[in-house]
Amino acid sequence: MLRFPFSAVLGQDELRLALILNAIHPAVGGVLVRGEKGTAKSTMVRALAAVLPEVEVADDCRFSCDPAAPDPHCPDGPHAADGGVRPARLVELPVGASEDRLTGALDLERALGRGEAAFQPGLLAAAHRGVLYVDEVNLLPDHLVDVLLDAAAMGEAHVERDGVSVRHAARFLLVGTMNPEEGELRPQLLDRFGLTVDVAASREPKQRAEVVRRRLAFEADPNAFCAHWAATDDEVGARIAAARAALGAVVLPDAELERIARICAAFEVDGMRADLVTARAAIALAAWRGRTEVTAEEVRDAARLALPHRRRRNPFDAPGLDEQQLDDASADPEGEDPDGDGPDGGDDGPGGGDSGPSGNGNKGDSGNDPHPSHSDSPSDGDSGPTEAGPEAPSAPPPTQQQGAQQQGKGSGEKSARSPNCASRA
Ligand SMILES: Nc1ncnc2c1ncn2[C@@H]1O[C@H](COP(=O)(O)OP(=O)(O)OP(=O)(O)O)[C@@H](O)[C@H]1O
Repeated sequence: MLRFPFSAVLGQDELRLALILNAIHPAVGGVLVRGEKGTAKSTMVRALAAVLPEVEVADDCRFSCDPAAPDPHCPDGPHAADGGVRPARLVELPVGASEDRLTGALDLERALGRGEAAFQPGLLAAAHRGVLYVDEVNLLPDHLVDVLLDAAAMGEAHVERDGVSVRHAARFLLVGTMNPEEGELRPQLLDRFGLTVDVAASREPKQRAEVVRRRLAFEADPNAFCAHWAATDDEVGARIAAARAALGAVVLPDAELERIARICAAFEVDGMRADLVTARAAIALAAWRGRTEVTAEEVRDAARLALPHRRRRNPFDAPGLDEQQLDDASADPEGEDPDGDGPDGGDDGPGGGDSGPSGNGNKGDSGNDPHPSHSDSPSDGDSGPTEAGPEAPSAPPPTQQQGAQQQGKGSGEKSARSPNCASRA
């Protein structure tokens, strides 16, 4: 089945960026996408898995262990040190799924046939190192949402029942979509999604027409359409892989950490999750932009995604964050050194100064940036991805008519990688 390419979704830049940040740094904690119907929520999520870098997996491991770092608790282990490569998976959790389906359960066939207490992996295992997508997450029974969010937070699943005791790695990019008109998520569950994005269809006629043009072109000749966007999608995938590799070297200076704290305090968030998520998202964003150090720009952009569902709000408040309040909260405090050296100037005391790596481990080397900055150029409104993806291909995507014309040479043809043209993993 051919999939609409990730980069061909027009606009929706916040959603694209939120997905990419999680793909780079799964500890950001997933994305909750809220919005009206028919706004490419599921199109974008389904397309995402195809741009993710492929994963190396141990042979015969039903739990997708990485042969380089196998899960020590893997029920299928121990594994040989080598294995094969496969695309990252997209696993969809249907609203009507049972808990057994989600977590896995006793393998009845083997239990009855051979008297063995074997474990049949569930969707959490299938999603390990891929994407777990829950459409209409607000309609999922609360106990399933709890299990899901626990596994997402811990990066592993724990099943104790029917005489089976199993623990296995379950690190996945969790994406939930919902239409708030059909019911809200409990606030405590809302808080456990790392980022939220509100999506809406453009009211701009030219943009709407372009959405239709692209969709019709895709339907007329999926092969040609996917081939046209393949290089752009490949570029996104390569940039995600580079950002993942660079992540450990990104420094979060104290001045920026304190900016995060000021912003979260100003928006009166509950607890500390907002600060943590903003910090992780800002680090991932710096890596995405090819920076080795988080700047105020990343903090602001990360806060815009991490705070909307955590701020104190009145029922009639508009979605998103108040930009003026964000400006005020993220401004450098008067009389303070914006570099964050602070009045103590302490670079070496515990918790003081900005010389120590904050939050992300290693100290970066800003003089030796292996990933030069990528353009953050704003969208021209109709060319698709902006900073959350490379520019759209220079030639326009095939229209329905062009697609039909290309059918002869394009049918059956696969792009170099043409991720979305591949069958579903
Ligand atoms: N910005 C866009 N760019 C490209 N296609 C779009 C865009 N917005 C909507 N579409 C098209 O609209 C159709 C509906 O999109 P999709 O099914 O992803 O919506 P959704 O938000 O998941 O809706 P629902 O909430 O009803 O499931 C798809 O054919 C999709 O290609």
